Amino acid sequence: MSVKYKIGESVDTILTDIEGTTTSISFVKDILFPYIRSNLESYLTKNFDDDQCREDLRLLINQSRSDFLSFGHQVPQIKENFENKTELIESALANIKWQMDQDRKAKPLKQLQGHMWQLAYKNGTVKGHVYEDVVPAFERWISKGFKIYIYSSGSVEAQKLLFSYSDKGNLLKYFSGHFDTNVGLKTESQSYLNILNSLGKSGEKVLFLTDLVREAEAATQAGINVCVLRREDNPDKERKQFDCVNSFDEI
Ligand SMILES: CSCCC(=O)C(=O)COP(=O)(O)O
Ligand SMILES: [Mg+2]
Repeated sequence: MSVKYKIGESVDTILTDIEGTTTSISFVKDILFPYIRSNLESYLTKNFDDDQCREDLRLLINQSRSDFLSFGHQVPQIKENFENKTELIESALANIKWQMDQDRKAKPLKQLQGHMWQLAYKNGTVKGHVYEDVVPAFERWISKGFKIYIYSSGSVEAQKLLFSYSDKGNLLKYFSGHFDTNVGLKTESQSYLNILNSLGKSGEKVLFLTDLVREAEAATQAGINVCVLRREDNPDKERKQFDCVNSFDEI
């Protein structure tokens, strides 16, 4: 195994993205997201009266209102009348599909997706994809005393499901913690400052692994070390000034 990226001596913490980094983009695009589209209507219809589903719908309604103010009439509005189940669900379907078409990373969408995937993982319909080089790297980094954290746009609940029910077994034991868009979007440097604050660390202690240059730029602005993954199906070919590797084997 050739090690190409040498982790700086001050680093004691690895912060890793999921989609395009530990996990193939195609797993998310071709398995996880289609599962939501195929099962959305039946899920909302079946769980409409449950507290969790109601809460998810309320968050989506609020989001659709604020999206309307930002993006105007292109945003399908959700009809907020819980007495009219059919109309509410139909309008929610249109809104959720619109958000997914844009690959929105908004919290209400991510929360609903997390709740739906829970069923799919638990009944064995879906197993989280994790690249072959990931677990050996986790073992290597832990044996050197590093702590490993996840930062993904997928909700913390969805992250835990993916790694608990992964094709490499239950990997949750490797993580010291999880961050999602509750700390902010991954393309904003403030989100990384919020993570540093929550870890009680300065940026030079942390190495962020991601596939996306816009995330790498935001983390760099927060003073965090960055290494960009060049997995085979990653679309972000313009990697600019960043250190790059093809897999975790090189770190
Ligand atoms: C927790 S995996 C679900 C994937 C997902 O919803 C997503 O938005 C992936 O984004 P990432 O930040 O991991 O690239
Ligand atoms: Mg990613």
